Amino acid sequence: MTFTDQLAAAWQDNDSLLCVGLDPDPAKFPAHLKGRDDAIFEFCTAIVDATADLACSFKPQIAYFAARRAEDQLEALIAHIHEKHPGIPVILDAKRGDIGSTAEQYAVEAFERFRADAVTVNPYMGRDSVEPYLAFPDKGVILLCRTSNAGGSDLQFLDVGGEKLYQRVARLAAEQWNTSGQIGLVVGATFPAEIARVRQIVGDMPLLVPGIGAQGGDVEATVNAGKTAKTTGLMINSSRAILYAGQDENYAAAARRAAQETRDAINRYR
Ligand SMILES: O=C(O)c1cc(=O)[nH]c(=O)n1[C@@H]1O[C@H](COP(=O)(O)O)[C@@H](O)[C@H]1O
Repeated sequence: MTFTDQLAAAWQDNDSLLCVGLDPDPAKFPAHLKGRDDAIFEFCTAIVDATADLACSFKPQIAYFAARRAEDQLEALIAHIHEKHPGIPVILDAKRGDIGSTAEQYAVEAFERFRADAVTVNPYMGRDSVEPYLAFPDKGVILLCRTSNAGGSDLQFLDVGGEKLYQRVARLAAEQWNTSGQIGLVVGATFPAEIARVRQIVGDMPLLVPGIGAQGGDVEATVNAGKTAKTTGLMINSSRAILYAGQDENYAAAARRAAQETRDAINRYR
């Protein structure tokens, strides 16, 4: 099954546009996990198992694993998701971007080593830097377009001949690069007007929308700006607000409550 088909099924089956972000920071773990060699895996699998029926996707952020020499735990975590929750696609958030020959290695890393269903990619180096990911026909490739951080405007808002750079990225992706229907775009929830503009440009293309929860993005404005005619089309990511909703050994139950509230809040505006 392709990433796009899997995502469409998860939207439907779980009645959810919520992407649960997996950004494990051991400094924020409950006391009983501290010091354990497998703490990152244990923390994340408990969150995954507690929220899988409420999510349309999981998004592990690779830096949180690599910084702790825990890539083996990332591999094990993604294997666990595939085995226990096979309907939920995994987006590896790696934001890679390099010349084609190096991008080939990043694509192998994301799709063969980590077995992700999709990967985030920085499109700054252009079409040939994105093509090696597209060579995996059943995988998703999610390009940064209008990021959620304030500094994203430094470059993404530059005028490039009558339109802004993020609009050009959306147009290139939709009109020239997406010949196989594998591409999605990242548009931050902190910029709903830009979500609406991107939606106009790209039709029904899936949008990964981080920035609700800890970054303060508005759920109602995000859904109204980004939903498609089928009231799907969005993977609205929340990481810290779900992962660290509880601080003690009941953290997974607290994460479930936070995920449920977020899923339901999103659904109110669909
Ligand atoms: O590609 C991303 O996922 C991403 C793009 C972006 O523009 N902004 C953004 O916050 N992210 C990621 O989304 C997650 C947001 O986490 P929270 O702010 O804790 O919900 C982090 O993993 C970020 O790296």
